[in-house]
Amino acid sequence: MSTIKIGVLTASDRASAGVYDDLSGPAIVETLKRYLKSEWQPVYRLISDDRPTIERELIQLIDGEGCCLVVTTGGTGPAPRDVTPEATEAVCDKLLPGFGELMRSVSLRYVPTAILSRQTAGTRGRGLIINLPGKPKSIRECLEAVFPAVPYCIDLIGGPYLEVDPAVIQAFRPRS
Ligand SMILES: Nc1ncnc2c1ncn2[C@@H]1O[C@H](COP(=O)(O)OP(=O)(O)OP(=O)(O)O)[C@@H](O)[C@H]1O
Ligand SMILES: Nc1nc2c(c(=O)[nH]1)N[C@H]1C(S)=C(S)[C@@H](COP(=O)(O)O)O[C@H]1N2
Repeated sequence: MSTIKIGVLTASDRASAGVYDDLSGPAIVETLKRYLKSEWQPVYRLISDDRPTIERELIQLIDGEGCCLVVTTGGTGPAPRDVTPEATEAVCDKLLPGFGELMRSVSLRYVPTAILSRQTAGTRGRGLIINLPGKPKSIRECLEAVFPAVPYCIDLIGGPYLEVDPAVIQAFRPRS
């Protein structure tokens, strides 16, 4: 069986220029390592907040690398250079607005500025794309909320069976 691949894409002008280290991409990898019992391999990309580049990388991660899941971080806010949701929507066949709704709602427990994130999710073929905000601490806050629905979503789109560690996070599969 082929290895399960998960894309981790950081969109940040400053992190990609080396002004600061990207802490959010590695935080996604670490969080997923804790959640998943299935063998998997991260495919990491660090790019600037440039819409054509984000779209190209999302397409490459799913169509080229065969990632069943791509988690992005950064570029979800209202600033002029924040375009990750637009790039996500442009490459997806179907949008899943419930992901953004839930993450914003849960994030409000942590910061009143949670409503500034336009983060969304959607599917492209057999891949699921989920946007997270740029702040390193938001990674865990957001993934914890939506991850229980992720394995079943990937089942439904014909991706690999993701097994989670039930001591860390519960996956909900209504039909199993
Ligand atoms: N990938 C990241 N790694 C580490 N820290 C980050 C990252 N993204 C954001 N931050 C931190 O959160 C703060 C606010 O995030 P902001 O949304 O302005 O970042 P950004 O959009 O990635 O930055 P840029 O404007 O350079 O693209 C940043 O000043 C930085 O301290
Ligand atoms: N869980 C969580 N969500 C959060 C935050 C956070 O710290 N934790 N920061 C908010 C802030 S301050 C902004 S501006 C938006 C967008 O961030 P981004 O442009 O880095 O994606 O996410 C929001 N969502």
